[in-house]
Amino acid sequence: MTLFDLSLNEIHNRLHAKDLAVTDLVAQAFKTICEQDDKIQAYLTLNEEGATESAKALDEKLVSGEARGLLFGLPVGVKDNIVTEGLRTTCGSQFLKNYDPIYNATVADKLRQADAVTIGKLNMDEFAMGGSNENSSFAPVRNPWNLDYVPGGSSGGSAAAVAAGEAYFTLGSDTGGSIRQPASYCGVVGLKPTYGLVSRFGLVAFASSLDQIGPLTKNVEDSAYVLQAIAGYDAKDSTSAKVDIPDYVSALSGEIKGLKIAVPSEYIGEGVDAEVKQSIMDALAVLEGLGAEWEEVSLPHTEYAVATYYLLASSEASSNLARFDGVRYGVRAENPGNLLELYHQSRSEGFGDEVKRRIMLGTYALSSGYYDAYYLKAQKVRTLIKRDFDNVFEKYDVIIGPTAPTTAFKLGSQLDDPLTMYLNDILTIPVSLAGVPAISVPCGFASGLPVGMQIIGKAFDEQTVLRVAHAFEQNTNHQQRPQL
Ligand SMILES: NC(=O)C[C@H](N)C(=O)O
Repeated sequence: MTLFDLSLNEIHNRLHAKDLAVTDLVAQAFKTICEQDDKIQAYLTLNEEGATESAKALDEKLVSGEARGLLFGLPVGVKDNIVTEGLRTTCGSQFLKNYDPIYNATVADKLRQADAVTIGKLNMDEFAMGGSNENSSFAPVRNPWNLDYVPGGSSGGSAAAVAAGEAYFTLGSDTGGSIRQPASYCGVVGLKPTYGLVSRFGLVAFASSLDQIGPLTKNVEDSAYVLQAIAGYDAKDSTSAKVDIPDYVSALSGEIKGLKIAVPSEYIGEGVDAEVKQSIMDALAVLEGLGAEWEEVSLPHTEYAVATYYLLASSEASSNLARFDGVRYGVRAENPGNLLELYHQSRSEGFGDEVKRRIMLGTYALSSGYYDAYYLKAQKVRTLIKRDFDNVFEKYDVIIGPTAPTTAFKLGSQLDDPLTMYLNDILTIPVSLAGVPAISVPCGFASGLPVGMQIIGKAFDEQTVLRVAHAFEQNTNHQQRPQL
């Protein structure tokens, strides 16, 4: 039992009663990191000095009785593609191994305004490209449930840190499943908000029409609190939505009577592990017991989602990553003969294999002669996939299925097979293409590894998604922590 096993309200009550100090919480985080992180490798950079200073300032605030932010005193780890002023931000890439940003991402500012304490930056697949964290150019993250297994990716460090008690909560980013899939593999809660709900100003862009920032937490209530703190319009992000932000925490009523759930046959059919499917069926029975109704439906274009995603996301990546040329950011090649050689050598040395693979795929899909056949076609298929969701949401409140077809796999087992790796995201990618919100909540174990249930909602209806996830969590006991 550590301080991080307490709920947010328990922590706040104890802080208020002066029974606990923010410095204790921060010390707890660094103690656990120091004891365990050489095994897990979730952190790339620690902010021990800065966090201790912030903790002291917050403790003074506690004494003076000043107003406290929503996430007061909570130690947070931030995925390393979210820029943090003066705190190294590498994107898991050698290219940015010496990049110290001169500004904060909007979410980093929002965390500070909410009085959370940033304790460090979290390991990830290079530029968020990967589903196992083995594409980090620093070190692979390991799954706290079994160190021989991957934690998922690309926010593997963010998920593993929460599971291992190395942060109270973390932020990740999700382009095609990067919050939900690692949350599922590590047995924590991961929320991908609706596209446009959370500002992406200061998130290093991978695929701009898909990227979203969201929380990874131990439970659904914390997820609602963090979303409350980070959601909202931001003039600095042109894709930021001007919508009213509801009260996510008070949406957690426990009441789901009459809720209409759709279960896509494609999400429980061929390719889905039998034990994973069984966990989802058991979870549906729990929801039914709470008064919800479920029916099988079809999302007929699911089979095209992975191909569509890899054309669109890679095309966007090839354009977004053009800025890494050895001149403006990061590492510069030594002794190039001329400017072209400088670009060529810096990019050859700076990027890892997966990033290069995507840049080549994207550049090819955008090149003249192939643009219509690949990029434009993929855009059209994306619309069809989105329409699948629109149709189902005319009749149903949420869509439920597994987050991933299997539990975590062994380190190294899929490294030589990018296509198999890509297919791990087959159930999260369609949701990203449709731009709608989804959460992964722990719903059981298969061969000793956590299984995640994905609850998908209508655009900007995070309240319902959180309400269903919370009702499920309150009536089950899957929220467990690994023994390390
Ligand atoms: N970035 C993501 O959301 C994960 C996905 N596996 C990808 O490699 O693109």
